[in-house]
Amino acid sequence: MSGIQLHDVKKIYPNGFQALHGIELSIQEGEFMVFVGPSGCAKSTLLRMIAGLESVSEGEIVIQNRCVNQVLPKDREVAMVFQNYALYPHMTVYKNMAFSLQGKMPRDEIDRRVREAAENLEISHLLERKPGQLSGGQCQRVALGRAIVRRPRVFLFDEPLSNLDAKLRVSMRLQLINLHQQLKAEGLPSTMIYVTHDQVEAMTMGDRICVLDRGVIQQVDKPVTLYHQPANKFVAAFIGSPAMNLHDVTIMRNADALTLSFGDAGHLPLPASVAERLNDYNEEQICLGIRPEHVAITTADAPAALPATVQTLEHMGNEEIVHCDVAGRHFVARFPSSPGWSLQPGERIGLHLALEHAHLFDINHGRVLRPMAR
Ligand SMILES: Nc1ncnc2c1ncn2[C@@H]1O[C@H](COP(=O)(O)OP(=O)(O)OP(=O)(O)O)[C@@H](O)[C@H]1O
Repeated sequence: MSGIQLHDVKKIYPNGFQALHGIELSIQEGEFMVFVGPSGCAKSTLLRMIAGLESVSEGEIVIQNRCVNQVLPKDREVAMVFQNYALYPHMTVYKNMAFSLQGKMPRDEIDRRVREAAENLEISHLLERKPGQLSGGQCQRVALGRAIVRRPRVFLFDEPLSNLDAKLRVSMRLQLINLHQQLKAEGLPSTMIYVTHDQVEAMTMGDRICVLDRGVIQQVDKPVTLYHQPANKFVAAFIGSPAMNLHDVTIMRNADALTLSFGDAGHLPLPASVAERLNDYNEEQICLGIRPEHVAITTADAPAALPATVQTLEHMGNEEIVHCDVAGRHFVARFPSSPGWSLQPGERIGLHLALEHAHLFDINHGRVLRPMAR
């Protein structure tokens, strides 16, 4: 099996802090894998271990069928692009890009690779400049070019776009996606691992995404699966913007019907499709998750709705995001804008939850509730 495999990888720093706990992960050759998670979850530590810049405390890292635990970074056939571009300030862009190839191949081959990469990255006109004469985005592209010319089997990116403004980030994001596809089309598939804390970057770039929290993998899946089938409360809360509404509720059984109690905020009947999953539950607390697009605004006295007060409105142009208070609980609704539509802070409304789209989580460990075995 080629690609990259991590077997029970642990990292314990010299001060005794355990940053990674038994990471098990297989990344296919040519795959674009994103590591995402909040600050401190150890995504950079994991990437640096794959690059060989951090030692492996326990476990095994395999790249292209070879255990690399003891292999020096320069011998791993990986190219790493950092957040700070680390260009040589006294060298021209051309020399920066050519540097790692010198002595390894004929000069005309180096020249061909540098010029081809520069053209792809639209920096051909900058080749004679020095890094001090470039913008942040241009430096970033030079750093990328320097990695591309090496034609590595593995690219490792550590938040490479975080210093760029919003517009440049989007354009660079597309360039990276294109580069990945182009290399694949040319029969030179490169495995890419990309670290970010930005879930939009993660969702738009990754073939698959590995969500980490406190040094533990929470879920590894395609973006669409992470969004629609989060494995636990952490992933549900982390993926999606605005975040999923998550509330502890109590299941109530009245005769044969199940309702959800939101305490002082009221009760809602459960549709049969959801109630089925809760057949074994009686007067128990669970955590209910519902995405803002599955919360609709209705009148304050509408049946089967939670009475709410509008707090804050975010007008996004194409859609409205409404923050509401429901007896001390915070709910967010999101829906397409339409002309003439208006709500005011302080207005009393009702919230209709499309519970057929609800996610149900165990109150204790946060894992998604499956139908229980009978
Ligand atoms: N040399 C070190 N010694 C001890 N602890 C460290 C060391 N380097 C990192 N850590 C700790 O390991 C954890 C993971 O750090 P890491 O930089 O990998 O996180 P991250 O997810 O990449 O965070 P960020 O998004 O903020 O860069 C953090 O709690 C950090 O404080």
